[in-house]
Amino acid sequence: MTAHGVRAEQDADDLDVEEALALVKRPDRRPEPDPRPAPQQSPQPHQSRMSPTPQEPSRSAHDAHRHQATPWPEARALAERAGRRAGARRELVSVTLDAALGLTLAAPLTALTDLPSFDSSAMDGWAVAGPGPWDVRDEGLLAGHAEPEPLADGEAVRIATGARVPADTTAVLRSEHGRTDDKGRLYPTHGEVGHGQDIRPRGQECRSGDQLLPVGALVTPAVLGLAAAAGYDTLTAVPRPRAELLVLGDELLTEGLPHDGLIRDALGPLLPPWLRALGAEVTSVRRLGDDAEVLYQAVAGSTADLIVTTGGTAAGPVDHVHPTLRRVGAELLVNGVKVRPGHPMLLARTKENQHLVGLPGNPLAAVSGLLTLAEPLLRTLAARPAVEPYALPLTEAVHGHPHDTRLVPVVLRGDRAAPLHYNGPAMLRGVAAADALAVVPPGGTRAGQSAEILDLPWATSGISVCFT
Ligand SMILES: Nc1nc2c(c(=O)[nH]1)N[C@H]1C(S)=C(S)[C@@H](COP(=O)(O)OP(=O)(O)OC[C@H]3O[C@@H](n4cnc5c(N)ncnc54)[C@H](O)[C@@H]3O)O[C@H]1N2
Ligand code: MOO
Repeated sequence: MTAHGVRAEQDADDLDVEEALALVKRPDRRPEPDPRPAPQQSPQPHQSRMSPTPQEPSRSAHDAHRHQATPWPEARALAERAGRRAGARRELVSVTLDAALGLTLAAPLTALTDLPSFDSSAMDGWAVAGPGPWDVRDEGLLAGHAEPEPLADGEAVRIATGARVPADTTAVLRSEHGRTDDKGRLYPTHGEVGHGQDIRPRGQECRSGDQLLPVGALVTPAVLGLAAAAGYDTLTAVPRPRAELLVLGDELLTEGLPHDGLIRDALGPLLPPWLRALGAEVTSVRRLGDDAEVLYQAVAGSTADLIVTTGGTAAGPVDHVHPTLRRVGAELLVNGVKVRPGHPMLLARTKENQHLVGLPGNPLAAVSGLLTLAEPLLRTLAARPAVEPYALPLTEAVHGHPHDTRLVPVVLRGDRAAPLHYNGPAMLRGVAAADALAVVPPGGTRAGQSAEILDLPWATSGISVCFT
């Protein structure tokens, strides 16, 4: 928890630009953004083993924090690198098909059989041998039955799609392309049938041993179908990183209306499904209040691959995340990011193969931290491929922060992105209506100018297919 009033004289650049901009309904009335290119910021040394001695928050601590803050693109790269490093040491798992959706293949998908595994009919009709007319057998052939008797030349048998064709079949005649007379003789009605027509030959799609998909392929519903068809019951995959969510703050209610200075916890409902959409298995969600000892016990005792905390990242009297990291001897990889909202976000290595992402308590700031630090970390831990970056022109100008990148909720309209209002750090109204976040560099983006777009996981495909 933090006291905003204290901030007034601290740093003019840090004044609530976000809060103010979020409420501006008509950005075109404001002065044009500075069109100068973003200043290139040289990388700072970010990694530091934290001192086990807690330090009192102070003005100079705040200044030092600003100084250490990592540029936004670099913060993402650091999180990606941390995930790749830890990911290389993770144990692979063998999972049943029904548990494999959304995982990444850790072994190539190699066909365990020919596909199709026998010559089969592609149509309902008759299997025929030689040129017509044909004598039709009494018994027909259905899918799923054992190998039928071979056909003699001039013989036909009724056959269903998917049934094995008898040996010596030369073609399948579709039911709409033939007719039988009253003596049971079959005649083609659309000319002679070509040799091999409407027979699916064994091995047409693949031979046993063919590689169907490489290591690293994402297990989609189609991959599950292919794996089953190719004879698999289990897949060797990279397991989902296990994430534990620790929600901090004594002021949080889990039901009912806000009252007496208490507010509803917005991040408890928001983060677990979003973490799942980013590839994590959420093993627990715990509300810990503002108790330093409880937080220490939770962090020190966690066996998750990723601990996500919300709130308590700043330097207020009950902001316990930094002191806790010092106490567990964590290595701070990112200590603040030059991004608005969300600049107090942090990434630490708490154990050899465990990381902690500290999300700021302001809800949109937490979303910013999720996409800046948790997304690249989880993606690389899960060995998922990065999405190709893309940019779209903005329908209107977006003011930039003087030094930091801004992440602004947008809706996608054709080939343009329209910035949404209500994008202040404490607001979710903008992002709840958004398809994506636009990356606005320091100095801002003019109307018509392109900005990098970060899609929200459900924007293109719907929440039901983000593997939640
Ligand atoms: N002296 C300074 N104070 C603050 C600074 C700063 O630079 N110097 N930065 C501000 C910014 S920006 C942010 S963001 C916050 C980050 O603070 P914390 O991570 O310590 O978060 P809290 O203080 O615990 O909470 C901030 C705000 O968010 C509300 N909150 C917290 N958790 C939830 C939740 N689960 N659901 C909904 N809302 C939540 C909380 O009540 C506060 O209003 O620090 C600023 N201060
Ligand atoms: O401006 Mo804070 O980082 O609320 O996000």
